[in-house]
Amino acid sequence: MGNKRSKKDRKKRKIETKKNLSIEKQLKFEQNQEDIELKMLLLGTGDSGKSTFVKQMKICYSGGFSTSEKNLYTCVIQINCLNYTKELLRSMNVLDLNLSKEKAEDKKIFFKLIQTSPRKISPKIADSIKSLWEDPSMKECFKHRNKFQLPASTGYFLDKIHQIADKNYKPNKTDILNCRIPTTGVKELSIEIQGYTWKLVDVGGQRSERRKWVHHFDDVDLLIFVIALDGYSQKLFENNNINRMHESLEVFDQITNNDYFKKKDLVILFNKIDIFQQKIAKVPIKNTFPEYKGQDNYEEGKEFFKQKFLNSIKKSNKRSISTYFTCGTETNTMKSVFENMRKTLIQKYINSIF
Ligand SMILES: Nc1nc2c(ncn2[C@@H]2O[C@H](COP(=O)(O)OP(=O)(O)OP(=O)(O)O)[C@@H](O)[C@H]2O)c(=O)[nH]1
Ligand SMILES: [Mg+2]
Repeated sequence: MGNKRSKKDRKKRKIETKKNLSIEKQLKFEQNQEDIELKMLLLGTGDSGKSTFVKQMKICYSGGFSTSEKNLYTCVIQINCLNYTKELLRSMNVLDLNLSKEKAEDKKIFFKLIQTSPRKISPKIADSIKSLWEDPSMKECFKHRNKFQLPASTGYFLDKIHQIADKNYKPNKTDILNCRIPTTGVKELSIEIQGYTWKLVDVGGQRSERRKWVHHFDDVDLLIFVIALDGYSQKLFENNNINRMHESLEVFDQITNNDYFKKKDLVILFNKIDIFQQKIAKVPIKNTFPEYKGQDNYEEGKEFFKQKFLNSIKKSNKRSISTYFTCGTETNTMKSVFENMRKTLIQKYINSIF
């Protein structure tokens, strides 16, 4: 009987101690919670989708875009549309595609008008762009955009050229997410969620920008490497002889096996799945990766690239690696990816202080 009671007491005492310990832990945690800043560094080659990820976080957690930011995007979208039209016309020459007689006249009008308005789309410029964009040869040229530096969003913007030219035009969320501004230097976004500050550090991914990366390597809590899956059939913007996916693999190898990062947690975003899905049936992976033995379908293709990247990581049991297949312009997807990363990092942080 006595033995039974002492067993019961011991059990009770054990529960009490556990309770006290967890209260202590909670207090310690709450004391530490002030000023917790966790740094996420986004790396990846140019045009992979790093800044788009940051834009999404701004939309989800930081009130979206200010009027002055929207005004900046309006200017950039207009300049981009002028450049896309010029690039399409230039590429048509390369492909030996000809405009109809009537459209050839619009081409002359377009080039004449942009002499006096090189950065802004007047209604007349919009008329000429619309007419050119309706030409079947120009559409045919757009189908071959992989051979040139024409982003997939070219069609999205040229389809709404009159809206963009309107003096009251304000870009909406989709316009901003699709608008391309190559990053130079570093851009940071700090967002506060439930007592934590998340510092997202976004750098430029083009070759000339990469030498600046090293300045941001300190105190990184999470490395996010972004890869554009559609890059397997594209050439670098900076050098038209180099395949984008080959470049991405090389940069990934250098970064993930670098002394700064070989023990850091890593998230890999295989981005632009929407474009990859459309492309895979038309452009065989074998063209640029002769070792590929799978079918040209989305599932096999994406796994091939995932393994290729994962295989280049030198093993380290200190690091956790997560992978996601993403469409950077889809807000809900990117929010849930971020939420997963956020929860994992918080858990790791809590474990590290107890
Ligand atoms: N269709 C599609 N477009 C995307 C996706 N992710 C990003 N983009 C577009 O790709 C272009 C490049 O994205 P950015 O976020 O500017 O690329 P980045 O990695 O920051 O490029 P740098 O600043 O040059 O290093 C933009 O026009 C985006 O709208 C995606 O998943 N699908
Ligand atoms: Mg960028």
